[in-house]
Amino acid sequence: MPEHAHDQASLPRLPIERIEAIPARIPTIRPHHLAFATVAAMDVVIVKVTAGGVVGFGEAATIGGPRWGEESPEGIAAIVTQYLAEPMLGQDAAQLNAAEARIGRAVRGNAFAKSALSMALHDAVARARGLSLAALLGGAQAESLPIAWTLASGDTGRDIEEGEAMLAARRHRDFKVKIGAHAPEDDIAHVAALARAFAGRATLRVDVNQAWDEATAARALPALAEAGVAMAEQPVAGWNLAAMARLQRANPRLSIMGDEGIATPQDALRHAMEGACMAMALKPAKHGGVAGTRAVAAIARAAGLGLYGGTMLEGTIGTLGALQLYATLGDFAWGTELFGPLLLRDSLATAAPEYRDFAIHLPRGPGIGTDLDADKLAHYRTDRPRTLHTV
Ligand SMILES: O=C(O)C[C@H]1C=CC(=O)O1
Ligand SMILES: [Mn+2]
Repeated sequence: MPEHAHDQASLPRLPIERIEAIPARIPTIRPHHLAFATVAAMDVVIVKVTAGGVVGFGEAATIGGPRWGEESPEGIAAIVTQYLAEPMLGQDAAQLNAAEARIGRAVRGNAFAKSALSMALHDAVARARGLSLAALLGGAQAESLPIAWTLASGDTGRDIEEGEAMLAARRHRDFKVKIGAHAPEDDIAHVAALARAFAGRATLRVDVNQAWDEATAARALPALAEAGVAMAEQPVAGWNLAAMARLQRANPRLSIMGDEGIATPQDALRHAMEGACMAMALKPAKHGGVAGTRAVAAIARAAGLGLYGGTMLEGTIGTLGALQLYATLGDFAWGTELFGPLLLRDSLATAAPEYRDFAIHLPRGPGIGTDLDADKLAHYRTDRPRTLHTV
């Protein structure tokens, strides 16, 4: 037997003993206005995997329930406990490739649920081996990644104040503006006012979250480019690759980014082959976990497209899981937007991500780099009455 095979074989198995999924709701620091919904709280599902006596954590977040995507917190928790747990119990978590393949076969679709379980398995294995998740995946290529903020207060003046505060704190200098809920002229005026306010000090991008049809996008995108917007995320429906391709060809000064339309590696391949975008937003939740995210990133790179480290506005657990994975992937032409924990009023984790000098910094320590705060989870969980403490 070759020596490396012997070394691998000598590491203890990590049989999966327990899988839990706990839904929780955490209020945001302000209402977050998107084209399709305004959210004042984030609904997340925390997945806990016990393997070889070690517990790992993953998280799935939904924006307004099944509105951004098709999955709801209730559905995610049910898929994990009713359909994914049974085939995974007793399996060796350390065989991560086999585990992800088994998760993939057990249930069709349901990428958010699969991703939370994938992250929890990776976290458990990394902890058991005494490695960070990035180290388990072959090592980080960066110790920090640039971090954008989303301006979505619903008011131009408040967005400018918020952006000024972020610049003064040296937290963010890339702003993504959520548009698509109002008349395009009003959205363009809003973005132009922000562009004037931050000229030369911050970059501006927009996210339309599929709200426009092609005719609206064809009129609006040149005006946005004129105002100084460098990137426009999902201006039309995710299925409308032909429109994406025509819009991208007509607006070469703008990078059109695919988001909702790019979940599977096949989606990514089609976007690349049809010239439907110049940039792709990664989100482990869309891609069903670690393997899917790596596959989509590889296709983007092979096609020469810019990568963006996206978020579903997860709390600290999901955010650090994504950060550990993104850090292994190399260059992100558009940076990341892993700011979820900053939008939430409280955290289910014992550690907080480090945001400093316009970047999010990779934590030290095993696994994703934080533990779950059991008391906070008990307080915010939505699947049973809160425990009332008296002093
Ligand atoms: O990109 C999305 O569509 C979802 C999300 C990411 C940042 C944000 O504010 O919303
Ligand atoms: Mn988006």
